[in-house]
Amino acid sequence: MTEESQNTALSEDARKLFRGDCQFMLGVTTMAALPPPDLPEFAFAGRSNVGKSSLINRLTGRKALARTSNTPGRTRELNFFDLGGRLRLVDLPGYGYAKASRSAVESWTGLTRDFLRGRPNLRRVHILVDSRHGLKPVDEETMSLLDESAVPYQLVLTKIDKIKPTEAARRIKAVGEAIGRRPAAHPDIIATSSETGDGIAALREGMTSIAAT
Ligand SMILES: Nc1nc2c(ncn2[C@@H]2O[C@H](COP(=O)(O)OP(=O)(O)OP(=O)(O)O)[C@@H](O)[C@H]2O)c(=O)[nH]1
Repeated sequence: MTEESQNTALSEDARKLFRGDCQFMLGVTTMAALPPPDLPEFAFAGRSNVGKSSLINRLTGRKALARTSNTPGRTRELNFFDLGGRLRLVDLPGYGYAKASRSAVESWTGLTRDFLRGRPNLRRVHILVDSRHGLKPVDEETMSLLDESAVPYQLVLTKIDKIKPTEAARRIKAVGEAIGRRPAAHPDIIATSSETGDGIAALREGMTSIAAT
């Protein structure tokens, strides 16, 4: 499905929100510098190079809102983006470089962990997983951290255009089974492509309806 046809299916509210004003607010390196917890926030987490910046750019319809690069692990701050004064997207540092020996959660800064565990207005964390690679132990560690802290999260497969539909179906099933008994996981997995726009409408719709409650 093209993004154009997906947009047609978007609710009026989601269309207004994601087609409206969107701007980079600030990059944060300490808890003291966080913006006041006065708007619903939706965070984006995942291994370096998973396609996080590309997804945020596609979601907001901006080409270079979040930096995209081929250099793994460039982003080290928590970056906040304001959507129409109604919600915020939070781009978290990528975790678990391919070559890192330490675990994902350890390699994350204390700031990221403190943010995930203690942010009262954090409504959902999107855990991005590369469709070609599937869940890695580092993703499982992140899920455990969120399960323990009772922070709702949803699995988002990225780069779905890079694999065949049969492979995609197998991947979605496998990830679905892996999250089966995890208490804070949303049961639906969203398969996305920042190239084709697949799954972008579903993501926008999910955030819009949560933000409205
Ligand atoms: N084919 C395809 N390529 C993608 C997609 N999303 C991202 N990429 C490519 O994957 C690479 C990494 O994408 P980024 O968006 O920079 O990844 P990131 O997770 O922000 O990376 P870090 O900043 O290192 O954590 C880039 O070369 C993108 O062009 C996608 O949906 N489809």
